[in-house]
Amino acid sequence: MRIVTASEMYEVDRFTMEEVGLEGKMLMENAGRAIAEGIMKEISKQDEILVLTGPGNNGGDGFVIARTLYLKGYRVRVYSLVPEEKIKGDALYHLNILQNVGVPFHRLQNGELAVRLEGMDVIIDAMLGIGTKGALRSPYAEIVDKANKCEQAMRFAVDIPTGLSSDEGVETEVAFKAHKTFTVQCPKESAFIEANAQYYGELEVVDIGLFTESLVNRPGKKVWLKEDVVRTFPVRERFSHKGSHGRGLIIGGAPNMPGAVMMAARAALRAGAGLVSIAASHHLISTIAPYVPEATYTDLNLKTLDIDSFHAAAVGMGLGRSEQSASLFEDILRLANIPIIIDADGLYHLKKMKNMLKEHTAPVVLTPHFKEAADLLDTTVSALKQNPFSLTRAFSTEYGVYFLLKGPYTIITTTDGDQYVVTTGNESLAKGGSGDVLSGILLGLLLQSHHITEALCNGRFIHGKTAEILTRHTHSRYDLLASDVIEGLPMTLRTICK
Ligand SMILES: NC(=O)C1=CN([C@@H]2O[C@H](COP(=O)(O)OP(=O)(O)OC[C@H]3O[C@@H](n4cnc5c(N)ncnc54)[C@H](OP(=O)(O)O)[C@@H]3O)[C@@H](O)[C@H]2O)[C@H](O)CC1
Ligand SMILES: [K+]
Repeated sequence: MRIVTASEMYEVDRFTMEEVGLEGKMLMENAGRAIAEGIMKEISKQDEILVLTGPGNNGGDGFVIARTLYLKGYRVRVYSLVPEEKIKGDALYHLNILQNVGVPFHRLQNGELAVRLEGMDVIIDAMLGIGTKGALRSPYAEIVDKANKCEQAMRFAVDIPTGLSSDEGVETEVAFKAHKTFTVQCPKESAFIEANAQYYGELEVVDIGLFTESLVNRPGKKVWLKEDVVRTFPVRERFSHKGSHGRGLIIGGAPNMPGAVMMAARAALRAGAGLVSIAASHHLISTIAPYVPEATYTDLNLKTLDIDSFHAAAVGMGLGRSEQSASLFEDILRLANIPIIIDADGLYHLKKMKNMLKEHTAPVVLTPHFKEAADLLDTTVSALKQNPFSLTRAFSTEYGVYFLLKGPYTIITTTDGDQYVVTTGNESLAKGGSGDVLSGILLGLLLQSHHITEALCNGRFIHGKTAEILTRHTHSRYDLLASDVIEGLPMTLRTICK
């Protein structure tokens, strides 16, 4: 499912109308109908419903929603925040129909709305959509603020909550706080920015028949969905053997951090890796081995370890931050000609030697959380949270790496600048060890997949999905351990990737 900026959405709109020939009025009818259908599932006929409308096509969608609800017997009225003379084109066409049908229609008068808002059970925000520029002007800011204070009301937003930008990088002062947003055709970039989650509420995408083909040749942003996992998950052939599913190497395991490599190895095997080897400090091997008896072990000594005899490696989990581990990491990066995942302490060391990435020819996957990523990109966490798409894309294309920016909305960027968002999971994953398990799963899938992007998206998807399944059935969002996710992988794999 494509994610768009406002300008991309306008391009899709133009293409559908001018080149395909679907009229704007009809698209507005489709949008309003689809959103009204969605809203009707959440409300009752006793509810007092208010639709707030603005000057543009977002308001036009609101007119169609109001008419649809009215004709189905709902108690609905429309408040326009602008005089009728300001309403033009397709929105005016639908305003006329609204008035011909007899839906109660009011133009905002000073003070009136304050009274009206108070008794409302449902408030529908069709004030501003993707045409919003800058901070809200009066009276939008005041009305939005009042609507947000109506604690008893269910609040729905049309396309985007009024006050938000469609694109990343824009700070929000005041915006409509929706319980649920029905977005037209494609989710907008801003829906995946952490600070906006409180405004969007739940997000539902409604199909209105737009043609997204006009965007095909641009670097894309997409949401990676269950259907993508089902379509691309590696198939295990009947006559395959352990070597067919890849030999993976996990390098790490400083003496005080045995858990990280253990979990990563176990997760890689649970995700389907054929063979996993752990290269760790020899003091550690006897401690770890009983916990992952399926793995093989080797002393972490680059004179004897042949990295390229493996199909892929993960490095950094529990590697340590000493001078000695920095030089070890540098040697690994110089020597490895296989795909390599760099996490945790590996990312810490990489900061000082990131130019090596430009010379490195084999694929490199970086898996930082926001703090690690901000350090690597020489920016702040807050700047990265505002602009995660553009900043990570710039880094990926400049350094030629795959970048998996870990978070509730994980953004995976390819070396070509294509981006995928994976939204599975919940707050139970915010715990030590989660990253190690994810790295292990990613390694397991990298070993089995033809495409790195698919391995990363699928790996991150099943990691989050497993947490969702476990916290629905056997665990709470407090107690779930990173290692529970490893042991929960079978449930996900049995249901999603049969
Ligand atoms: N293909 C589609 O995506 C379809 C989308 N639909 C819906 O249409 C909107 C986009 O409609 P558009 O008319 O382009 O834009 P808006 O409805 O967002 O309104 C823009 C006007 O709002 C005023 N404005 C802009 N910024 C501010 C601000 N900060 N404060 C106050 N007012 C603002 C401005 O008007 P002025 O006259 O005041 O200058 C803008 O002109 C999309 O989101 C969908 O909901 C179609 O219905 C179907 C196809
Ligand atoms: K809106």
